[in-house]
Amino acid sequence: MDDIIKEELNRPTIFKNEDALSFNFVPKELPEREEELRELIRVFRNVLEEGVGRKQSALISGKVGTGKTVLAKKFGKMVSERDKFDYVHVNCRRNDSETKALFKALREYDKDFPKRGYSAEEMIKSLFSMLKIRGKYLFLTLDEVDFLINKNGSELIYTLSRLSEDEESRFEDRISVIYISRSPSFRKKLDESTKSTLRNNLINLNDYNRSELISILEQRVELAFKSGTVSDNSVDLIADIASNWGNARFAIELLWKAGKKTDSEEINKLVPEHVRWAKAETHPEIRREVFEDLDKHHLIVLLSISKLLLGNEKAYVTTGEVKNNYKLTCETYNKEPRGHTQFWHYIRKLSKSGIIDTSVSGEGERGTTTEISLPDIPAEMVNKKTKKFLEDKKENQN
Ligand SMILES: Nc1ncnc2c1ncn2[C@@H]1O[C@H](COP(=O)(O)OP(=O)(O)OP(=O)(O)O)[C@@H](O)[C@H]1O
Repeated sequence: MDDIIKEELNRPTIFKNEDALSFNFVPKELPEREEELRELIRVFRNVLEEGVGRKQSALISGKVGTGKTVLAKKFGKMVSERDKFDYVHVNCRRNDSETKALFKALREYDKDFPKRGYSAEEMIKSLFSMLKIRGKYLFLTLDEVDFLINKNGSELIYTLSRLSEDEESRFEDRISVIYISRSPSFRKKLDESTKSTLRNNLINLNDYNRSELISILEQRVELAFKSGTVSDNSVDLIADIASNWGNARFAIELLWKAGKKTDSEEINKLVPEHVRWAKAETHPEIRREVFEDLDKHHLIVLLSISKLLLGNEKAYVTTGEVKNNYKLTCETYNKEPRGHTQFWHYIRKLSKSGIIDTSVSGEGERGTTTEISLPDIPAEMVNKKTKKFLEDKKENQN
């Protein structure tokens, strides 16, 4: 066994720090987003200067991979270096209710804060008193905030945006909020007065063009790879491909996969052929972390959907068909199929994560049916990707 470990560790690699290509890595500098970072600082100038003062909130919007998350996290790192300020980043896809989102923030201060038994209002009060005791002011980011709104409506946002309206508590106001949404119409979902508090604080991130993607890629090449192992024309090719979507996530994923392919061939230069291979393996709309959050049963349901769509010329499949196939696929993976209610939870979660689309068809002979389709990603790619994640989960369990 030791020999296998030694052999693997001795394999040549072109990476010097693969972590610099992971999706939650925050680089020291953000090429091409300095102006937006400054804009964000200007929005919160009062808070940063005085600690107390008129509370502000901001909304960062932009398409997939335009740097919304990394911009907020970079701002968070910078403000946390100042004594009085803390930063908490909550992903609302993972924490899709008011209480889950607040719990994530509270746990930063109190590791033992109980998971259940508190209302959202009580949780906000507790958060305030924890901040007050510590003399801290908090920047709270609600990332992918649409998930929260779709589930709970805008109640939490309403409450947070009203915090400073009560004169008495004005100087106790300790939470500033950054919302992140991909949807340009997010503001429309809010009530008039919340909308107006955000009016001047909108930061919209444009899609990246080719030369911006080259700057971002060059930085990652420098951070993640040994010197001279990535050819310039490979970087150009990745930027060409990813600029069709303006998506830096896709560009970085291509760079990472091309690097892995180079390593697997045991050669020491990443060249355009590796990029072409990576492109055939990757889809710009697939987000690795969304798949990582799915458990085995979600993956089996997704695999069933992709199988049915692959063997079928129709654009959609029905939930009945998926359920039958799910039961069969469970056998392949040695899993006991779950009951009807649980099956519906899986469908709902997949739909909420945006991987599948569901719509209710008109009255059929036996009433309405729910139809499922894959909006953005080819069935074949979902099929491959899902199988790979199921395999990985199996290996991790062994
Ligand atoms: N200006 C930049 N400089 C360096 N890295 C960047 C920049 N913009 C984006 N990235 C990197 O690209 C990837 C995607 O960025 P990020 O997650 O911030 O996008 P996003 O707009 O939040 O996407 P999504 O809507 O899919 O969540 C991350 O790895 C991020 O670090």
